[in-house]
Amino acid sequence: MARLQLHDLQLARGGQTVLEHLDGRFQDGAVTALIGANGAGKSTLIAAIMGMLTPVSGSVESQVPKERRAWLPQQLALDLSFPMSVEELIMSGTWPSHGAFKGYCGPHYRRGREIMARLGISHLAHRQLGELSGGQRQRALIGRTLMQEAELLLLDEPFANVDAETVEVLMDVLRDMAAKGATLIVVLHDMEQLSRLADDVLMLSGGHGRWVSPEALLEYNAGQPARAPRLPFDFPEVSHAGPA
Ligand SMILES: Nc1ncnc2c1ncn2[C@@H]1O[C@H](COP(=O)(O)OP(=O)(O)OP(=O)(O)O)[C@@H](O)[C@H]1O
Repeated sequence: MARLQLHDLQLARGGQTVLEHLDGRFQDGAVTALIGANGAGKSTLIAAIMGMLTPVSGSVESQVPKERRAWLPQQLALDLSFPMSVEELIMSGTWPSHGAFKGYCGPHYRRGREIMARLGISHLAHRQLGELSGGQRQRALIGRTLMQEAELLLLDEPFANVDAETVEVLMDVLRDMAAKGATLIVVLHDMEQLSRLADDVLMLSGGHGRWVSPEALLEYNAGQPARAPRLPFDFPEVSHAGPA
């Protein structure tokens, strides 16, 4: 059984219904791309999955404990001006399960160093977050979720405003997290990135959701600019990601 499922979910913002009759299961150990036009409801669905927005009706059923859920908002939504170094940010990934005031032990520091090495940011360990480039920040933020040992990771346009080399590093890390069993949901607009990352696609449009195959979507968009995909809502729905 999938650890994350949606049951006839209805979500509203400011008293207006944004999404309704949303069903489906997110496969464990897979990356689901969440796609849709501006205002389609992607952030609204993420907020509901993270437990920050109460459904009008229906439910989000999650077997993932709160301390293993992580959410990475769009970079522009983040205020990283507070005084904290890259290493401190990464170590704070232990807080949800270990507590914020218990300090860290040797294995924590070792793991933190391994994660920074994996992400190519060891040399930035003592740099303040406010002094990082977009790509460096994103590496550090993903590093925090690795430290947290996130089993459910939601990312809102993780490759926006990051350099090409960082995209490669992050793709690799995210695919590896999925291979180890984590459930990943990634808001994406770029079909080239989707083709490399996504196992499933949940497309939001007109207040509804539809599970479609990445292959069908990519085939339909062959020859289109990667960042301006056409998202027809009459694609045949795939069954494996449909309601359990
Ligand atoms: N706090 C709010 N109060 C009222 N309406 C809201 C609020 N937040 C979002 N909305 C509305 O809900 C709808 C869905 O917004 P949401 O942010 O989920 O879309 P999105 O798909 O994430 O868009 P984008 O791609 O632009 O980030 C939009 O019509 C938006 O204007």
